[in-house]
Amino acid sequence: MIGRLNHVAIAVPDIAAASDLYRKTLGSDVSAPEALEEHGVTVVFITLPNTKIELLEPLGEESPIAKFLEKNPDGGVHHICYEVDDIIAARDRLLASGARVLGSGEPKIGAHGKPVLFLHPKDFNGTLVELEQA
Ligand SMILES: CC[C@H](C(=O)O)C(=O)SCCNC(=O)CCNC(=O)[C@H](O)C(C)(C)COP(=O)(O)OP(=O)(O)OC[C@H]1O[C@@H](n2cnc3c(N)ncnc32)[C@H](O)[C@@H]1OP(=O)(O)O
Ligand SMILES: [Co+2]
Repeated sequence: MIGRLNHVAIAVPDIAAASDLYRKTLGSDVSAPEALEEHGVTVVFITLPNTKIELLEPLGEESPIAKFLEKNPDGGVHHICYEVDDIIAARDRLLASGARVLGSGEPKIGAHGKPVLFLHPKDFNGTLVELEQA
């Protein structure tokens, strides 16, 4: 069911400083920040030869990553995103297996303009999993 690794996301307290680190210290191309109000985050993407790194900064009072950053003030790996061919079929198979799909269970449009879903970290070895429609 899961396919390519679409991205690895890192939550950061200061996305400008983290972007500079990746741009200057690690010599990578970093996209311009994009505020995703619906998701409560500001994101930038670092495109690598085989996947992407997503840097996330909390946006607004209700950001879903605020608590994560309280626990990890320097930041940390927040989630991994796998691609799936059919996100509805994947969701239904996961629900049937007893896995928890976060939110309403209906996919939202993510940072790449594709439908995404999130699976509870406690069901996947302490790792927040995002699925993105390929
Ligand atoms: C979609 C746009 C963009 C894209 O790629 O296109 C993005 O990826 S946006 C990313 C930001 N959005 C989300 O993360 C949405 C899904 N996340 C959530 O709904 C919450 O973050 C949730 C429910 C995973 C955790 O929320 P919160 O921290 O407020 O809840 P708890 O403190 O109750 O956590 C429960 C339990 O899970 C552990 N936890 C929390 N976050 C993570 C994490 N990122 N990785 C691993 N484990 C995590 C937390 O420590 C709690 O464990 P416990 O042992 O009970 O303390
Ligand atoms: Co993501």
